[in-house]
Amino acid sequence: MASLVSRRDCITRKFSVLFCGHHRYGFDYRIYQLTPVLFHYYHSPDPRLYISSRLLYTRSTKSKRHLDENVFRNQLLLPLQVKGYKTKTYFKSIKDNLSLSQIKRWCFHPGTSVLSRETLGKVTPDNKQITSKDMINAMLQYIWPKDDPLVRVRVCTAMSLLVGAKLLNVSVPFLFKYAVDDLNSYLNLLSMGSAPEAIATSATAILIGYGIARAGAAGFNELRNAVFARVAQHSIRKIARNVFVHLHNQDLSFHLSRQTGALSKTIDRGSRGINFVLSAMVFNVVPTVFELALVSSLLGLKCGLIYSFLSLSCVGIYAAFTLAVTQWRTKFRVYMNQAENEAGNKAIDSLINYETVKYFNNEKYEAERYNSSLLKYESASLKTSTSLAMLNFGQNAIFSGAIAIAMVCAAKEIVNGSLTVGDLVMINGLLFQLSVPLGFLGSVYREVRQALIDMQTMFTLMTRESSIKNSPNAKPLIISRENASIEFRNVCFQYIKGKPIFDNLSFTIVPGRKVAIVGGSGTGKSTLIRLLFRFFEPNSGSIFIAGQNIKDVDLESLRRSIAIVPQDSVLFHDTIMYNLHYGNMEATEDDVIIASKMANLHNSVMTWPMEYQTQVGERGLKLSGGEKQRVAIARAILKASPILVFDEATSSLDSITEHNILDALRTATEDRTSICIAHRLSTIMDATEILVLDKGRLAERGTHWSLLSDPKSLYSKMWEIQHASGKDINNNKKENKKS
Ligand SMILES: N[C@@H](CCC(=O)N[C@@H](CS)C(=O)NCC(=O)O)C(=O)O
Repeated sequence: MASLVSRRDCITRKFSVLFCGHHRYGFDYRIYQLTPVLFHYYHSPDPRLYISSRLLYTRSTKSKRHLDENVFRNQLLLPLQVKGYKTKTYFKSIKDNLSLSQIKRWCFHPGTSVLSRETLGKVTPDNKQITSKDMINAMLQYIWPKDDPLVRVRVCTAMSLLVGAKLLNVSVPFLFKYAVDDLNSYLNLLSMGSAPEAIATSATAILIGYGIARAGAAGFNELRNAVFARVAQHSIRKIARNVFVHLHNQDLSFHLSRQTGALSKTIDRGSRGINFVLSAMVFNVVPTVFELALVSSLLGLKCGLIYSFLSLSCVGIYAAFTLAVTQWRTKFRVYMNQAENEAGNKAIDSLINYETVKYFNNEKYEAERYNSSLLKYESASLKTSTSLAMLNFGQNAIFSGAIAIAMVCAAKEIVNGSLTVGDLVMINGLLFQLSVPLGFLGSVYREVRQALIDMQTMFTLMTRESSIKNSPNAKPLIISRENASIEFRNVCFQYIKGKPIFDNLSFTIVPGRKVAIVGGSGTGKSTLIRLLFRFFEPNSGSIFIAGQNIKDVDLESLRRSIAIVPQDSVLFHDTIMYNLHYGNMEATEDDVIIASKMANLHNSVMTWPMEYQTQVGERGLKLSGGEKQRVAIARAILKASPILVFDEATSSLDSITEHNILDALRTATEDRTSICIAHRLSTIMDATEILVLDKGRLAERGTHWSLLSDPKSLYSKMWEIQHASGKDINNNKKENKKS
């Protein structure tokens, strides 16, 4: 699901947003002109949150009840499901041709947050959609794992404890009934003159039993929580781990089109959603349904069918009322959260811009702006509280009404002699107890719905198949330094249709040779490496390593056979030792230090406060570009793969360091097949062969001197330019990276 709208688009173009969905009177559309700010968030798997808050920046330009097809002509729709509402949201930009039926179909294609133009074309009813059933099945696999009997035993124990707790809970009003009946008959007998002491003793014993049953029910409940917590946490860990592994197995294009933060939010929210749904089911919904079944059957058996009917219909009306009111009032909570975010953002923005505010004497204006958000928050918060009060009162009134009716019926039957006072107390107790867990039905409903949406996003992500994966009969790459040849055979490749990067590119690198690849920006030097690592697949043609087509070999073994010093070395937020060790986790610390010395890094590290235990900061921020590059070189040395790739490995180094490192590289590349992508031609003069790329093809090849001997060659021109200006051919590094 690669996104078509680039980040640049996001900040330079205006988009329209189309809201559509079922409304009470049919299908409704609203079109808003959206400021590009929204699109900063657009890669988020759960953009609904942002829409709601960012819509504050939108301006409604049109509101139509009937869809005017022309409005959508040449538009790209990016469908989004609106959180907490029946409606779904669709973004569009000006590109595709859409028919009304297509739009309608996408409108009802839930679960996908962002669709590219390509995928939009493929959205058909056959597309795999994650339904609630799929999610429940997936969850069941985790809480009832076939290969883990211990987890299954825990689930059974938790269920038995649940049943035990509910039986004890229901026995409490029964015991109370017997105690009341005993005491009643004791008083009756006493009023007649003689009351046997045994009755009073029995009532006392029953009341002690009452206390024990209450405590027992609570104890069983807590025990069930403790037993089940392990199952829930175990499942959450396994799911989060699986999603993480799945994300790592996705192809590069997926990761390039996604915000990493949004992905981690997906895991976080999805696994928290699972926790919530599991807890709600095990601790609230299932026990309450079980209790309802128990209470209504017991009431029917003991007191008459009217009481089971009353309890069932009371809970039915209660549930319907709660769900309807909760659905209605959820929007106030959404507004409240939006206003809170908005107020928070404004406050932060204003305080960050403290100096600017003072320069322009805009304190009052800032206070007003902040106050306007606070006012919105105040109003939404009031609505939330008043609607909560209404919900609570309504729920209470329904149960109180049902209890009162039940007791009036019981009173009549007491008068008739068919029920006892104890029965009345029991009916009251049973119904009252039932109302306690139902007191959170609305919140549980709202949270479960949200959790299901979060889980859907996560499980949808789980169904995405990587376009790069092992072929069914993939074999490990058989490679040694002696046979580590590389061959590109008629390779054609393009990222965007009509913009070829390679057009029938063919070349062979003999084992043990150091080959340099040069060319202007956009000639695909870095793409070549991506193809070699199989991050992308050629559109046609093949790549062979050690005579084996990389498409047919195991990906892991392929990537293990190549060590790379990338253009941008990103480090982990850990110590320098950890970062160096990352090149080969099996290497010893001594090996790491040797590699660090070879990469000319050791002396710098020894001057740092904690030497090899010094933290490098987030993404290696505390290190200079040159130091990061040396870390990458040391890692590559440590990996000791038969093939070495240097993607402008010395680009961030000053000339003295570069000189030192070139020596190290020479040692590292000795007898190894190595590819050096270079923009400073002086660094690759010693290469056994230099390949010059131009217009997607291999334009020239030869040694430094043979290429220079032809003054008309591209290489000669590049050399001249560099040496005339003293600069690199690709002095615009940024441009180069884009290639
Ligand atoms: N009785 C109501 C409210 C239950 C309640 O108090 N929920 C807690 C959360 S567990 C709350 O803070 N609710 C605030 C709200 O719903 O606005 C229901 O069934 O939802």
